[in-house]
Amino acid sequence: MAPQPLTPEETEQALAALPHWTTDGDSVSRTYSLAGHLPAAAMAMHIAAIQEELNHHSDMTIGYNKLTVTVNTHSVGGRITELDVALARRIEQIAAGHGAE
Ligand SMILES: C[C@H](O)[C@H](O)[C@H]1CNC2=NC(N)=NC(=O)C2=N1
Repeated sequence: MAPQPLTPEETEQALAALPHWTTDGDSVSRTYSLAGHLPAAAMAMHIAAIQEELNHHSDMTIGYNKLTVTVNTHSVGGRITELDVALARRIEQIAAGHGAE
């Protein structure tokens, strides 16, 4: 069953527990700073594995040492759902291990 889009209030409540994650209303996003380019690429690969496990995929952008993750739920027309929040939580759980700030 398709997940229901979160209300703005539900989104804000979810983000309150996700430091530095932001929303533009239609997606949630976080930019991490890593120690360098390869650490950024390594974290992106780790996130990709989590996304395959969850079958839920973000758009990732790698700069020199920056990794930006932006996600919403395609199956409900590009809105924010609990699936996006769940992915953000999983990414936050691995960030410290990558030295991401
Ligand atoms: C067919 C496949 O299961 C679907 O396209 C999955 C894959 N990954 C996904 N990722 C995101 N962000 N939203 C989706 O609705 C979604 N659906």
